[in-house]
Amino acid sequence: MADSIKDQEQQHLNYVTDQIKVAENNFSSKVKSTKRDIKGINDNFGNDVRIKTDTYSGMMETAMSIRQQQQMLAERENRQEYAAKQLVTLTKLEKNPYFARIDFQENGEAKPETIYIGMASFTDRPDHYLIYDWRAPISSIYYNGGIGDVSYDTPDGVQTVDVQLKRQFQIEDGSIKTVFDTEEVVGDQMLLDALGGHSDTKMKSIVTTIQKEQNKIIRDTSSELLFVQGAAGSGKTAAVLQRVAYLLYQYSGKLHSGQIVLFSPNQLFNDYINQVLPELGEQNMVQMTFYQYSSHRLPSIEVETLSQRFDEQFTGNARKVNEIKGSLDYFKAVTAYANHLNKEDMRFKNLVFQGKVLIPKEKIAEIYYGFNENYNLRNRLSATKESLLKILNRKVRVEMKKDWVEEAVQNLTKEDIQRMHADAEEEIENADKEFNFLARQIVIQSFRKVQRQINRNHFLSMNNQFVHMMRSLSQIIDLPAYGLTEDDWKQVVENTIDRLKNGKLSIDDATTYLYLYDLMTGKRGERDIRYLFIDEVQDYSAFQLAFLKFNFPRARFTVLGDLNQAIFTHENSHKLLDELSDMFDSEKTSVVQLTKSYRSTAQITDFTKEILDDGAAIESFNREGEKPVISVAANEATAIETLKQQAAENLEEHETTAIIGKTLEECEQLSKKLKAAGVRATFVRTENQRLVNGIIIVPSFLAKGLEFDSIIMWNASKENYADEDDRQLVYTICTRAMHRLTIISVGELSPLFDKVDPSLYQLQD
Ligand SMILES: Nc1ncnc2c1ncn2[C@@H]1O[C@H](COP(=O)(O)OP(=O)(O)OP(=O)(O)O)[C@@H](O)[C@H]1O
Repeated sequence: MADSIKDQEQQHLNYVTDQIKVAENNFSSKVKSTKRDIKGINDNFGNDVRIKTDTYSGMMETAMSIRQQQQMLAERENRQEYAAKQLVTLTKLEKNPYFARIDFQENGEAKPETIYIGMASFTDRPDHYLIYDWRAPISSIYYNGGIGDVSYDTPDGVQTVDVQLKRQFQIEDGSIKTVFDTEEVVGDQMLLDALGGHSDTKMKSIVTTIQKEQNKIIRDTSSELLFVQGAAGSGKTAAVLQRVAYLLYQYSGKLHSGQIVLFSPNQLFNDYINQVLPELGEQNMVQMTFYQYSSHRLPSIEVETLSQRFDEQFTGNARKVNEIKGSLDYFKAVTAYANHLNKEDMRFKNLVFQGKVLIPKEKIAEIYYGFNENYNLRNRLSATKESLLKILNRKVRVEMKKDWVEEAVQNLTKEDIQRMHADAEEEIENADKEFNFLARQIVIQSFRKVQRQINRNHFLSMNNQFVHMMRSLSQIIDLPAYGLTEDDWKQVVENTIDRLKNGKLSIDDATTYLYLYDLMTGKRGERDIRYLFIDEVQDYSAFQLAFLKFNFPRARFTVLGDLNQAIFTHENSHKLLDELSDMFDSEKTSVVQLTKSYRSTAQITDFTKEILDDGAAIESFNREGEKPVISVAANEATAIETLKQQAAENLEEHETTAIIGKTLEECEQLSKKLKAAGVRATFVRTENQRLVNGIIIVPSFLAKGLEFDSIIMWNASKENYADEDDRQLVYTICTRAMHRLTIISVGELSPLFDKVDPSLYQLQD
């Protein structure tokens, strides 16, 4: 790039930076002056508000003047908050105002226009943009094409412009480091620079290098269901985080981050991505795992954890049962079962008071089914609750006459009595009335627990209902279609009962349990949530997705998945796309495919794609590195020695190395052995830990969605990964590597690598 261009651009940059500084000074004085105002209003509160309470009009006047002061205060506080926020944005912009310039000509316009694109918009006077936010409609030109005709969406429809110049900048602390013009969509050089760096314990934003296909995902506002199918490392997560920032910008004032929920694979991953939105100047959305969502709603039941779920081996019938429980058929069967409860079979519990039955379950059933057939489950339940509360009220009078109440009245202290009067504001008239009053208060207080039980639906016998449902489902579901008999199903029910008796449920059963409960109680779902994102959707069953759809009825869904990385649901995941499309209007469903893998070097991607049966469509990004190494050791001691050497080498060259073992137990053992061998490594045993630099040991199911400079796959032996079922797991492990991949096997290597062309890796004995 000619120096003169760099100089010219530096001059322009200086001009913009100066304007930013002017704006910063402005906002900074605004923050100071509003702060002073607020202090002034607070200090003078006593003087400005005249307290008059002797007359009605005096009181009104006082109230009015207090209100005026409060309004003034609120208005100043808003102003201060706005100015402070602007100041934060400007401080960020000052260091790095923009990353691209586009010169383009609109149809029919005589002269080309020049715009600069950065992390936020900046105007030096109304409507005079020195910088456009990367999310503004016009900025799409940058992401959608190179030189020549480029189309982009505007609120008035698709526009096409003629792009004449596309220039990219790398700016550090207000000075231009590099400038280059490109004819491509986003110059490969820029992408190479972005991807060549070291991994970090926190994911970064990709705003300057968003790819065209990713831009489609980010800016989609029309789909009810946006399904992103992408290879490992193709930027699904990255794109979706920029999408959240885009939506918050696009619907600013109408949508806030609390109305967006992201379901992620584990807590470690949540921690990994939680800086991206703040870096983009936005607040994080609500993040949780499906396990957290279901277990927090079932506090008295122990829901199977990620690790337990992973360790469970499903073979034979267990696999078929799993398939049924995760299916849409099962979801529909539970819905049908719940519907029939409107007529019969609802299970109730006695309402008990002081160890004795207060309202028997038969009576509750009579009330519940006493309402006419036009009632649905929701209003049937709420009418029943109303009746039960009335009955409880009537029982107060009867209970008051009991001996225990008389005794309790006599034992009341003076303070108790005073408190009761204070609460009820009742005058003492005579002794009889006083006794009745106190007795009534005592009974009402003791009935509070029952009242709470009624309000919280504790008279529903949830566990019994769940078991009854499971038994009945054999009538609704076509068991032979899943290769199961009635007797098999009976066994399934017995196993579930055993678990439930110990206060435990598998994640599938817990989901069913919650769904049944929601139907029985007529839950309407979280209607405030507008966008729901599900990452690693291949690990969800169709049942779970239908359940989420039911629970978030007004949310638009963006689901991200790689069917090749299904580590929990295995072959069922391929049916998922069909089942998903069953749940949404096909007119409002979009599917975007991302095939290029950005995370790994070309050598790693070319290797990992061959592990898959159908990985041919995956494209590597042109970033060079070493070939992966497979090391087959004769025994464990030699393998540990190799691991030790490799870890030391990695540590010297890269920031992070993750040693990935298959199970938690295996990692635990390895961690001890490495410690004994003098290797310093952090064992990440639970998802609640933090990622750290250096060497970590992590079980495969926790490595989902993460990436590291180097990966050492520990013990890729035939014994450890014997099964075809493990193919996707092996792929997931190996694709976590950005720059270097080492595979170590104790004894014979897993046959899952047989398909890989030997020229794509280096073999060490
Ligand atoms: N357009 C881009 N510009 C720069 N970096 C990118 C781009 N797209 C993806 N990346 C980087 O590639 C890496 C992989 O991205 P990401 O984790 O989003 O992929 P993914 O599809 O979710 O992967 P996986 O399914 O394996 O978890 C990240 O480091 C991300 O920052």
